[in-house]
Amino acid sequence: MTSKDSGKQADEEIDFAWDGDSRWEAAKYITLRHMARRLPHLMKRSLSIAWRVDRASVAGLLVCQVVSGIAAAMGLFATTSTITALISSGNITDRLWEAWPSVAVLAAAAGVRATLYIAITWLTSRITPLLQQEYELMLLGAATGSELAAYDSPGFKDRWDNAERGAVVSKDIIEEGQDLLAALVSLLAGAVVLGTLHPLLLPFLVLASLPQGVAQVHSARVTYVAAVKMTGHSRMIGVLRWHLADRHSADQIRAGTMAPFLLGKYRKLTNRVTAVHREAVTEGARMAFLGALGGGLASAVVWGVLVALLASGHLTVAAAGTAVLALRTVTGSVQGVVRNAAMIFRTGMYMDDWSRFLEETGDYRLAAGDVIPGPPKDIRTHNLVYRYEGADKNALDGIDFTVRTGEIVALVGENGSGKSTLSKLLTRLHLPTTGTVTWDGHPTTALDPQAAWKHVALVPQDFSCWPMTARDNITLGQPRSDDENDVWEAAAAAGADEVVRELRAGLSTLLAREWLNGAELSGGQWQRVALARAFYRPAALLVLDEPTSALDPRAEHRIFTNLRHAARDRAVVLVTHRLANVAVADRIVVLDHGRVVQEGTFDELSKTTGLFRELLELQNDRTVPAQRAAKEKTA
Ligand SMILES: Nc1ncnc2c1ncn2[C@@H]1O[C@H](COP(=O)(O)OP(=O)(O)OP(=O)(O)O)[C@@H](O)[C@H]1O
Repeated sequence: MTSKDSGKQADEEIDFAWDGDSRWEAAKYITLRHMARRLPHLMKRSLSIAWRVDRASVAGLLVCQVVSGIAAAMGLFATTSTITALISSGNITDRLWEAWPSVAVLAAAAGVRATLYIAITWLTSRITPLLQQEYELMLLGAATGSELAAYDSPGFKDRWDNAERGAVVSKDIIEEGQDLLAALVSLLAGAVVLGTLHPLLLPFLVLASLPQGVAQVHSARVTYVAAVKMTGHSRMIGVLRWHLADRHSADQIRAGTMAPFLLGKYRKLTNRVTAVHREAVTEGARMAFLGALGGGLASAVVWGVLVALLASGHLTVAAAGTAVLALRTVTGSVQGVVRNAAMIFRTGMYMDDWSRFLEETGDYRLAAGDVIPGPPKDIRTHNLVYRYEGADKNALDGIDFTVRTGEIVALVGENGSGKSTLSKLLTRLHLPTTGTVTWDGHPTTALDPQAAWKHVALVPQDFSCWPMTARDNITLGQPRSDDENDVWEAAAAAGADEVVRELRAGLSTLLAREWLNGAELSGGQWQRVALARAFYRPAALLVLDEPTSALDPRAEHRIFTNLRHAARDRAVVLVTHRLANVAVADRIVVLDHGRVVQEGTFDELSKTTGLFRELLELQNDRTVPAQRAAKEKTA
């Protein structure tokens, strides 16, 4: 008998691996070939961003790298000529005279390189914060340019997390690219010297470095896959950490003695991440060992070749001396090339996530229609169906609904009946699964979303409390005018004026106690500010979702008295459970399981048998529980 049969289901495990999403499965198979194809594109993108944010530094860096490469090559040539001069036969004074120009070049090259190194470090440090900032801004811009539906998809959040990690490391690619360039130039210089000594030495040397290169790439891939695999866990850890430390949950955690339970959960999750991380680093170490072993054996072969060439008379003693020196330099360069290429491979994998997120907006780019709507006067739905991604039933199921300028329409229904979902479709925050939502005859799918939202004012159930001044909290999203009258008018309509007047600096008061020693408001006061923000917007469609849930009776009365005034030039959709308030509405639409089951005025519906009257009676019926309690007490 399964646990389901027995009526008791096992708790869902917090397992965020992208089941059904091919992306992380694909991550396991990221190959050198795949990255070799993607890297030029990523490098080009990085360079063009760097060029855009600070072209003087980029130009400076390129010049420094080229000059530094030339100095490296000259230095290497000078080294070999110095040694050749010193170990050749003849009078020591003559040899010294012969060697000194090379020594001078050697010293000058070293000096130039040291100076350039300082310049390169300076320029790189100047440019990387700008790059980091640009990568993050581009990412945030892409996230805000996604459909709201993205946030209902776990895959989107995972892609976002990976892209965010990519944005953090992406700036490294410039530095790694420079190091690779420097190593390549130095390798080139050494290769010319080695090639003149004997053509066999260089290919052997490159072969000798390959095992370590393969090991480093493999290890980078293993670490990347581990990080991707744990994306969901890491996010859950972040969420728990936030709850554990944030003021918002602090009272509940204490009064509910939740800390041991939450800390236990935290430990369990971090243990799992640590275990996967340890597995990855162990695999990385195993590969590093094999790489070093292979590299060591291959180096022995190279040195063996050198000895063989010497013994067989293919190399003179002087040439062998130079070869030893060049071999050491070139070995360092080849290893530098391999190491930096592996690092670029690693960074490229993360950056690829960032870049893909920008290209595809996490697969949820805003569907941009080309109709620029005016303030809508008639908003209606026809046979509207909406199903959330991954849900097994429709949240809205064949809705026909209309609201016009000058009207207040109330949406009423039990929890989960589809009220908030409908309000998101009316405001074009969601697009229909089937059926239509139209604004003055234009389907919302055809509207330019940004232009459409200019006509929308929305107070959602979970409105945001922005850590900004009271003024910014009201005007946010609108161009600021110097005339404060509009702000005060909106504040007065929402009852926020009396809240703001009591603040130490009025509209200029910072509402962010937690972080910035600003002022703090109560829940109801924040709700008034959120309402003021909606009233401030010159929007033709005003949607209020439970707008007075935290307000005292006086403040609530004020809102509903003002609502009729606000509806003069707006279409107002009001979602509320407080049925006494919906008397203000011209029409009431009652939803049940995503369908419209009743529609009419307050008077009509309260006199008709149906869901509305049932809910209204339940809301008004406070005597029954009170009488029962009294009876139980006397019994
Ligand atoms: N993001 C989401 N992803 C999946 N399903 C969702 C999501 N949001 C809501 N739903 C489902 O859609 C249905 C309608 O939800 P909606 O929030 O519109 O109800 P509501 O009438 O506003 O409820 P309430 O009175 O509790 O605010 C519910 O069954 C809910 O579980």
